[in-house]
Amino acid sequence: MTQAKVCFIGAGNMTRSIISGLVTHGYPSDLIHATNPSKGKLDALQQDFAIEVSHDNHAAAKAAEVIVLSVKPQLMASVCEDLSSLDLADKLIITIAAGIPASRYPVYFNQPIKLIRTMPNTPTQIGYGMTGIYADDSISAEHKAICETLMQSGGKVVWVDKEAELDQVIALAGSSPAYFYLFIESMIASGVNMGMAEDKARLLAEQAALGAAQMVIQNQQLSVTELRQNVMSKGGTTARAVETLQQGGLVELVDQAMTNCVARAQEMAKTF
Ligand SMILES: NC(=O)C1=CN([C@@H]2O[C@H](COP(=O)(O)OP(=O)(O)OC[C@H]3O[C@@H](n4cnc5c(N)ncnc54)[C@H](OP(=O)(O)O)[C@@H]3O)[C@@H](O)[C@H]2O)C=CC1
Ligand SMILES: O=C(O)[C@@H]1CCC=N1
Repeated sequence: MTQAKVCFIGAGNMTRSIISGLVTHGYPSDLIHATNPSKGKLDALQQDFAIEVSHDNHAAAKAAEVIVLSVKPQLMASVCEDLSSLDLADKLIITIAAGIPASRYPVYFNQPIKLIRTMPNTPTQIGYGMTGIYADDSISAEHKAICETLMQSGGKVVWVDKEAELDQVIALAGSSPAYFYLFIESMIASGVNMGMAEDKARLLAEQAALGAAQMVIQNQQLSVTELRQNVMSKGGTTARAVETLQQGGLVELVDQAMTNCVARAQEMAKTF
C-alpha cells in the first residue's frame, strides 16, 4: 500500500506544498484529507486539488492510514494530545515539524507509535523539493516506502542515519530556500537602485539563479569553485564583485547563519 489514505493535520504552507506535489504526480485526491481550524486554506485546497477537507482532526486521523503532522512546533503537543484517545497502533505517523525529537511524540500521544521524522522544503510545491527522512529500526520497509512515495512526489529525498542529521538538513535544505530568496531580493533591490525597472531586474536575477543551479546540477564533474572561477575573468567585473562579497565576510556569514539555524533547532528540541 505505497498509496495509502493520508491525512494532513494542519493545512498551511507545507501541507499545500506537499499536496500540490502529490496531486501533480498522480496521487489519487480521494486518498488525501487535510484538516485546519480556519476555512480559507481548506477551501483553496479543495478547489485546487479536489481533496477531502474538514475541521475535525479526530475523525480525519481515525479514518487515515497515514497521519502527517503539519502544525507549527509550538502547537504540536496539544494537537497530538487531542488525538491520544485514538488507537494509533496500525497507523504510520509522519511529522514534518522542525526541532521536535522523535522520542517526544509517543509521550504526546501517550502510546507507542510508528513515527517517521521528515524535513521537507517549500519547493516541494513545484517538484523541486528536498526532503530529509529519518526512521529508527522499528519502522517497517513498507512504512518507509509509503513515506518515500509521499515525499518524493515533490522532489528528491535523502535518508539520514542519525536523527541529529535532520538539523543539518534544516540548515541545508528546509530553511535554505529563504537564504536564496534573500540573495535574489538583494540583487533585485540593487538593480532597482541602479535604475532598472523592477520586473526586468527580477527576470535577470531569477534566470541567473536558475542557470547557476542548473550548471551546478549538470556539471557534477566540476567543483562549484571551478564553476565560479569560470565566470571570473582575471581583473574583470565578476572578480571585483566576488572579492567584495568575500571581503565583506559572506562565507563566514553563511557559516554563522547555518550554525545558528542548527542551534535554533536544538533549542526548539528542548522547548517543545
Ligand atoms: N514552511 C517551511 O518552509 C517548512 C516548514 N516545516 C514545518 O512544517 C510545519 C508547518 O509549517 P508551515 O506549513 O510553514 O506553517 P503554517 O502556519 O503555514 O501551517 C500550519 C497550519 O496549522 C494549522 N493549525 C493550527 N492549529 C491547528 C490544529 N489544532 N489542528 C489542525 N491544524 C491547525 C494552522 O491553521 P490557521 O492558520 O488557520 O491557524 C495552519 O494552517 C512546522 O512544524 C514547520 O516546522 C518544515 C519544513 C519547511
Ligand atoms: O523556519 C522554520 O522553523 C521552518 C523549518 C524549516 C523551514 N521553516
